[in-house]
Amino acid sequence: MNILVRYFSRSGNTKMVAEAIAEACGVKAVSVDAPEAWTNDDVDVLFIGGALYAYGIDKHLKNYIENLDGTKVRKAVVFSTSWISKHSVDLIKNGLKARGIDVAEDYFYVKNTPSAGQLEDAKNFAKQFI
Ligand SMILES: Cc1cc2nc3c(=O)[nH]c(=O)nc-3n(C[C@H](O)[C@H](O)[C@H](O)COP(=O)(O)O)c2cc1C
Repeated sequence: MNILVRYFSRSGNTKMVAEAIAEACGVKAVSVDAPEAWTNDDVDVLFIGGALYAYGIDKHLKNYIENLDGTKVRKAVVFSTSWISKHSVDLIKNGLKARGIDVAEDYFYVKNTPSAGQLEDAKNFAKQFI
């Protein structure tokens, strides 16, 4: 099973969630602005996350989603952090759907910095998709 964990995080909160999910899946969490974020391989599950900044998602994440080959991603699962609004979840989901990708209804969300318990929750959340 080819599982990818991709994220963009300005101050580390979303990165913490990404790394917990990646650990549960036995893969590496890779920031979308790193060259190795791209692959030509078919992907069974793409975990993808980012935060909300001024009611939008970061341009690096937006660019990554807009350039995904939707025919190569079987399923995407979204995670996000923010102060209060879950709009980032919708923005990420809608961007993925616009690429023709099947997006899991369920998502993982944390307000700001995840606690140790929330990171455990993130791991358990991820395991249901692998
Ligand atoms: C410039 C800026 C704008 C933000 N705008 C919003 C916002 O509109 N709504 C919200 O709920 N949180 C907002 N946040 C909070 C971040 O989404 C939150 O701190 C998030 O966990 C940051 O994730 P990161 O550490 O992965 O970058 C904003 C934070 C910053 C720094």
